[in-house]
Amino acid sequence: MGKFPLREQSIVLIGFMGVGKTTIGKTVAKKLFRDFIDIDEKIEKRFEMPAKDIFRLYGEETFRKAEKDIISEICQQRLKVVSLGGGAFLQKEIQDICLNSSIIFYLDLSWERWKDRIELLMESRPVLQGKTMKEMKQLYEDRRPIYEQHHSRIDTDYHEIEEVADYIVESLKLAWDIYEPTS
Ligand SMILES: Nc1ncnc2c1ncn2[C@@H]1O[C@H](COP(=O)(O)OP(=O)(O)O)[C@@H](O)[C@H]1O
Ligand SMILES: O=C(O)C1=C[C@@H](OP(=O)(O)O)[C@@H](O)[C@H](O)C1
Ligand SMILES: [Mg+2]
Repeated sequence: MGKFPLREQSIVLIGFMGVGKTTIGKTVAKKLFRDFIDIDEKIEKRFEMPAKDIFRLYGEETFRKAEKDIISEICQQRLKVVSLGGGAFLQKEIQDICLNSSIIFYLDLSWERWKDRIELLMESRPVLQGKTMKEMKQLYEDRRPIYEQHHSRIDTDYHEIEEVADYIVESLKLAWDIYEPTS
């Protein structure tokens, strides 16, 4: 896959479920006047049902296969802002595709702050359903290493959506000016 110039490379947001990838991605896209793509939304459209029904009716493996196919397709495009699902980076192939084509921001959130969001997530996140708090903490810990492959990590604790989005846009502009000055 040939790389686009830095200014044209898509922005990919990764991180544990509920950290704000979808919400912040949408805001970043608006600020950069780019198209926003949420991979979960694409998968749900393809199956015409929410993720939890895809998991229930077809199983996680089918969901993961669709996730890989869609990400492979999207990562060939430039000038997008893309939010992945929190489990996408479990697949090494997805990590490689994204790292080789796009600028990856890892949105991090401490376990203490993440706990405050559980209520918002329980209903729609199939991998959390039926889990005890201890099991969710284990999942949070187990998943942390998969996000280590990134270009920039952002600690989102105590930062509002707008603030995180502004930080991403500002750091991108700095990187563009350093590595690809226009004059
Ligand atoms: N920085 C933040 N501060 C407070 N609430 C947030 C923040 N980021 C996201 N949220 C809220 O957390 C929930 C999950 O956000 P979402 O964007 O769906 O996360 P993800 O896509 O990473 O799973 C939403 O209700 C969203 O409004
Ligand atoms: O972490 C995961 O395994 C998942 C995270 C979800 O996306 P968000 O990270 O946007 O919640 C969604 O892809 C699916 O429910 C599985
Ligand atoms: Mg999301």
